[in-house]
Amino acid sequence: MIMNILETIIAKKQLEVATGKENGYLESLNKINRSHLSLKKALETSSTGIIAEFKRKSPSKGWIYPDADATEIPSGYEKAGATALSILTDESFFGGSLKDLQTARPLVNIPILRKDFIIDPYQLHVAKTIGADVILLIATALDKKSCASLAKEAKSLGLEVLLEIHEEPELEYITPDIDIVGINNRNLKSFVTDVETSFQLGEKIPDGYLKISESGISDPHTIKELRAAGFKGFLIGETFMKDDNPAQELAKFINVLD
Ligand SMILES: O=P(O)(O)OC[C@@H](O)[C@@H](O)c1c[nH]c2ccccc12
Repeated sequence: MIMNILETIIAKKQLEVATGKENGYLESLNKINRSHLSLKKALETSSTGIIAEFKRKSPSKGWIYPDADATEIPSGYEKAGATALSILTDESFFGGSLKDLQTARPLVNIPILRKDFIIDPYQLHVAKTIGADVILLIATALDKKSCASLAKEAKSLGLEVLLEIHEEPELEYITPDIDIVGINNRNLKSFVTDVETSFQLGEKIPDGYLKISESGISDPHTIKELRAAGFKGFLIGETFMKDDNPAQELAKFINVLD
């Protein structure tokens, strides 16, 4: 059987989770008690709504910024006006690490999304312990039942839940435990990216859910259109990370926005 990239990532993730459990990784982490920051509130009250992503590479683009520094870029993003951060913690396919999120945590005071492929409650406990405020659940990577139970468990740990959808049937994954619905403009199986996805699917999201648009946003003008269509958040990675100075790129982007 030929696997698509998403299936390959999930197969690897299952192994990683099993190894983590076996090695007692979670137990080895220092537990710090902190109150969580709310991405939902931040997006409701923020001026930019930009969730700036820290990402070294991706399956679709290859290496973007191999030696990106987690002590510099996330705090630079905050100073430049990011409403929140998305930090890739997947190593194999995105060149990230749990360490990157742990490093950034004490250096910023805005919500952090742990960007990874969550398939097991174990990962939620890890996310909380390393200092994430929000976790991502990807509808395409989960069945409805496990998505609902992961969302419930995340909420019980005090984490917020961002549900990512890409096509209409996935609207069924929206349950009251979902805090924010993200429309991924990128098809995770084919990598085709089209912002139209947000405009089309955005209309179908039930009232009362905060919605954000993810991937393939490179033009501040797109943000204006997305705002007009009711989007409150914009998840942007490559546009900033492909530059030597991602925070400066974000500052320039925001400048054009206002
Ligand atoms: O770099 P971009 O095109 O601005 O996209 C950011 C983000 O939306 C993308 O990294 C992403 C969206 N959903 C994901 C799921 C897993 C890993 C990564 C992603």
